[in-house]
Amino acid sequence: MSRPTAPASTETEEFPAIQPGGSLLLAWQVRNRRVLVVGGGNVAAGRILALLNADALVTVVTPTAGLVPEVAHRIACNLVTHVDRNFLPTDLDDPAIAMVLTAVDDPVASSEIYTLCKQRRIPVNVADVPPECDFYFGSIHRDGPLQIMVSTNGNGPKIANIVRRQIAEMLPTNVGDAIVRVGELRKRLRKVAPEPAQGPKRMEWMSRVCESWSLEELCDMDEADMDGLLGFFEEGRVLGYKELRGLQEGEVKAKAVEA
Ligand SMILES: C[C@@]1(CC(=O)O)c2cc3[nH]c(cc4nc(cc5[nH]c(cc(n2)[C@H]1CCC(=O)O)[C@@](C)(CC(=O)O)[C@@H]5CCC(=O)O)C(CC(=O)O)=C4CCC(=O)O)c(CCC(=O)O)c3CC(=O)O
Ligand SMILES: NC(=O)C1=CN([C@@H]2O[C@H](COP(=O)(O)OP(=O)(O)OC[C@H]3O[C@@H](n4cnc5c(N)ncnc54)[C@H](O)[C@@H]3O)[C@@H](O)[C@H]2O)C=CC1
Repeated sequence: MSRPTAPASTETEEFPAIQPGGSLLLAWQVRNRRVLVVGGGNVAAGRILALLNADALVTVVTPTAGLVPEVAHRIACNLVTHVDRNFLPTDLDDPAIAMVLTAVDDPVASSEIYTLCKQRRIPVNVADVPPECDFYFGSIHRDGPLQIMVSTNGNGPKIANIVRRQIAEMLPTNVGDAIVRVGELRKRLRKVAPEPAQGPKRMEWMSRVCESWSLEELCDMDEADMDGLLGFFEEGRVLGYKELRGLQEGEVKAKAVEA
């Protein structure tokens, strides 16, 4: 690998400035993967909700006596597997475990679990000990496929909660629905233009659809609209909502005249 020749501190206006000291925000795919949660209090309840929203397979290790009603409810609904006792090192023996989240009120147990996870190279979050976290949770707003996470990188979790709620209030109410429709259009576009070589054209066309249709129009986009729009992909055209609907009305009228 070649090394940069300019000093790292060199700033130019040409490229984005580097702001060290952040964390890498990702959308981790845990669908159908086994995640171990240790603890059954309110923090564990929040972790379990986040995991179930991400379609993970969840095992909770904690004595029944320590369950808050929300966690007891998840167990009663068979949404999570419950191991009714305190954590044991053998709980980590299952090679399918993709991640461990601890939320216990026992710092000694927390640190022990952290060390065992590190030995096994399992990514771990220890709710009460930030230095023993491979990753932090954030404050999350969810609207269908839209997910917004606010992180203060360990500095002020309550502020993350406040900022998240402010952002949620500013969002259009239909943005989640609009994204569902866009997802459907992208799927159909892939069928119309499946070749890798068409990638740049697909991306440029899709970006133009998103920019030229309003959220309301996107929410309203039905299957006939999608097929209509895709009919112009080949020639690289993006019809606006009104243009497309006008065309469809014209076709209906033309057919009526023919008949
Ligand atoms: C580092 C991190 C590790 C991690 O948990 O992944 C962590 C650590 C700690 N939190 C503590 C306390 C509180 N945490 C909350 C709330 C949330 N905490 C969350 C995340 C994170 N908390 C990670 C950093 C995220 C970031 O910086 O952005 C949120 C965003 C997500 C979630 O947990 O799901 C969720 C809001 C979710 C929502 O509302 O949407 C509240 C407020 C409340 O409960 O209402 C309080 C009390 C008020 C306060 O202290 O601010 C303490 C004890 C401190 C002590 O003993 O004094 C520690 C340990 C420490 O800091 O040493
Ligand atoms: N990261 C965050 O967002 C926050 C973290 N915290 C911290 O997270 C931790 C958990 O908080 P809460 O859920 O409110 O605590 P809690 O006291 O309500 O629940 C603790 C749970 O851990 C279980 N437990 C204790 N030792 C165990 C062991 N060895 N094995 C299995 N289960 C065990 C108990 O049975 C109980 O279910 C606390 O240390 C708290 O300081 C608190 C607030 C927010």
